[in-house]
Amino acid sequence: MPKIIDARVIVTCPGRNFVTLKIVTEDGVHGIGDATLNGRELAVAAYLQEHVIPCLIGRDAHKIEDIWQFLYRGAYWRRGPVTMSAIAAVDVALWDIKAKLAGLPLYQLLGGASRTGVMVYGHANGQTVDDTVAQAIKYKAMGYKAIRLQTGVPGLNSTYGVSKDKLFYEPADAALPTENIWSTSRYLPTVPELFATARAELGWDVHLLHDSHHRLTPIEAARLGKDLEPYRPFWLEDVTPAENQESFRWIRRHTTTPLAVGEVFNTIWDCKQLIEEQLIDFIRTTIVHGGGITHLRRIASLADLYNVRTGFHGATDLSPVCMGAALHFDLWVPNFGIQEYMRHTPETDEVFPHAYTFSDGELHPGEAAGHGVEIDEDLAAKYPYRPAQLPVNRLEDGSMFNW
Ligand SMILES: O=C(O)[C@@H](O)[C@@H](O)[C@H](O)[C@H](O)CO
Ligand SMILES: [Mg+2]
Repeated sequence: MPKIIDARVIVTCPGRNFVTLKIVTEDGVHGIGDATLNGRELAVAAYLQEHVIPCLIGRDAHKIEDIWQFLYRGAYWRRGPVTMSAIAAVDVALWDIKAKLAGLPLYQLLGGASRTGVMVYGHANGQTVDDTVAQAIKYKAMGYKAIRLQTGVPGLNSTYGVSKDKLFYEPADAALPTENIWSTSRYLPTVPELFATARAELGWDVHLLHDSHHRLTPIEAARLGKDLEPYRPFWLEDVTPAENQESFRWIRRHTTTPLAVGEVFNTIWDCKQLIEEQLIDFIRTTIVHGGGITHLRRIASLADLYNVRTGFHGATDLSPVCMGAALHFDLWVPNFGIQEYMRHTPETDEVFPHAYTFSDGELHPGEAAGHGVEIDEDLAAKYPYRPAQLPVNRLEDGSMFNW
């Protein structure tokens, strides 16, 4: 049996912070898992270092399910992003080891390829509608079949998803939270104008997406969904905070615009009602924050019963290790929808060499044994952790709001 003899947490900051767990077996095979939780990285690193790694030493690395159940049930304080990101890192590292020992790319162990490639969406953003659409034209020229559109809001200094850097987007921009101002009434009219212009310039042979980033009430979301129907969005994401899953009934009653939710979820319990009542069309919970491959398979299987497809989160603050594992999952999962793909910076890609490749609007995980992503520990050590937190939002009257 491949006995676990060592495990260590690697924190590195090649432009942004990443937390990686490396597990080593006695026959020298290792596996790695992403444990990055943007703005709370050290909480997960400590959880792994202090409470998980001591429990792993001496265990059989092949016993992925048993270890998952041990870490989930054994925590007593179940669920939550820190616990589930730590469990995810162990889970992905063990799947990596199992696939390496079998000499197979991870997707083969999950059930083989269900498609030839993984359709991804890129991120066009700009200060104005015209700037954003000009970026979208560039993404279409790069071969993207799906493009997310995020534009500045007149009268607001900042908004979600709009950055000076057009290819890389990093919202955790300061050691303490930057305080931004938000106004839904200023924001709401901009999105239909953005989609009308985009459809006029880009045509209908490209999927268009938008992320409202938890900022609307259900009835505001219903109105935006209706306003966008003529432009046939692929999805409207995170329209309203989803702790109250039944609030999506109000949105569903008013609009046929497809809804995507779940990047802040971390177990099946966060989305069970949304899926079973078919209140959403895409589930975004991803490998690093959703308990790893073992738990995501359960979420995807439940979703498949209710016509809900996967649409994994894939922002820059999820490491290439998460992207690699997600792509193997995406290649296999029968109810695949789409994969978010915010490119990482060149220094990040150097720290995390990987087998996945982009062509013609799709990513492919590659045929390397395991999930195909490694970490260069010597290079990682050159980028020490740098405190960084996500912004907060206040309304124009000063009251706290959702970022
Ligand atoms: O859809 C998305 O990618 C966003 O919601 C993310 O950029 C999100 O804001 C970040 O991952 C938060 O760290
Ligand atoms: Mg989002």
